[in-house]
Amino acid sequence: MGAETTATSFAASIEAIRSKLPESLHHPQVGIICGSGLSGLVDVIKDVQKIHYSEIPDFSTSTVPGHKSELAFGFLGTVPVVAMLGRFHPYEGHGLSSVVYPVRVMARLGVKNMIITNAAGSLNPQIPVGTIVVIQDHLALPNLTGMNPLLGPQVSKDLPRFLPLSDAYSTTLRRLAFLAAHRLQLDDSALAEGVYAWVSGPTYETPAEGRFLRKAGADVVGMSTVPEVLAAREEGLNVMVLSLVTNFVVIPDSYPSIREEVKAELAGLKILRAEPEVVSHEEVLLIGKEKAKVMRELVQAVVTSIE
Ligand SMILES: O=P(O)(O)O[C@@H]1C[C@H](O)[C@@H](CO)O1
Ligand code: HPA
Repeated sequence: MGAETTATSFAASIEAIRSKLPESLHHPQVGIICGSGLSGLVDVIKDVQKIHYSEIPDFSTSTVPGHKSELAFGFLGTVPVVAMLGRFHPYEGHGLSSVVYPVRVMARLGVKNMIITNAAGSLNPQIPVGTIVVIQDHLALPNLTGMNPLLGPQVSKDLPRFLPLSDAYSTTLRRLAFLAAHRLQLDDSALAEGVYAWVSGPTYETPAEGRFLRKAGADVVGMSTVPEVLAAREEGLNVMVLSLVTNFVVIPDSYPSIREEVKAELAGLKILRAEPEVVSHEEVLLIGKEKAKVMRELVQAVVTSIE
């Protein structure tokens, strides 16, 4: 899918999808995007029908471990839903219009509310690993510097050219998340609020980059989600984002001075230095697996409480 997404491509994708589904699933109301390791949500979808992305014209396929290339249609309670069991990231080589194409298709299938999940690193010492962060705002350096999925010709003249983002994250849906956590009797610390920083990846942050993002006001950082939020808002959908904190971004107060270390060694002193922590995608997936149940229950509880 190139930059020139057209009405014809949407029609072909929608026809291919609907031709594989019973009529009861033709008009999902809620769209869900599952982040790294979070596709276990599919286990609670009733009457589930899966469609591989390769069966849908103009869909890409995901290449990242922890992401499947399937759409799952079915019901959460009585609400018809569609879930992406894996997403596309620009770092995989997907163009931004491909990354957001499924969001636009979901909107054209009838989706009104979009719940987007991701795995993210914490920049905030008050937000430990395992916390689910209800995102209240974002900081997207790529958007500010020319990597914005809404750049270029509009997919429809009916959509706004200049999209405001001051209300990007639905207060109604965010309230539902906290009410759902209360109903599920989750510990008060299980759910936090914060700002998501979008970076392109695939490299994790250097300590200086982590410090910069923290000072700029971000609480968590990740490599996805914001392009999807922008497209969903442009399409007029209500959006909620849940970030699962899978790791801490290492932001030391100071760096060990190798210069001083060498001097001390030359003076005959023995130096003990802890190796810096490093994050890995395996760790990200592990925490995703550990927290899959609570994420699943929360999403399900929010969806079934949307009026
Ligand atoms: O798709 P999400 O944002 O959940 O995946 C995160 C960001 C990178 O794709 C990957 C890094 O471990 O996990
Ligand atoms: N940085 C960026 N993306 C991530 C991280 C991180 O620390 N953890 C999971 N996704």
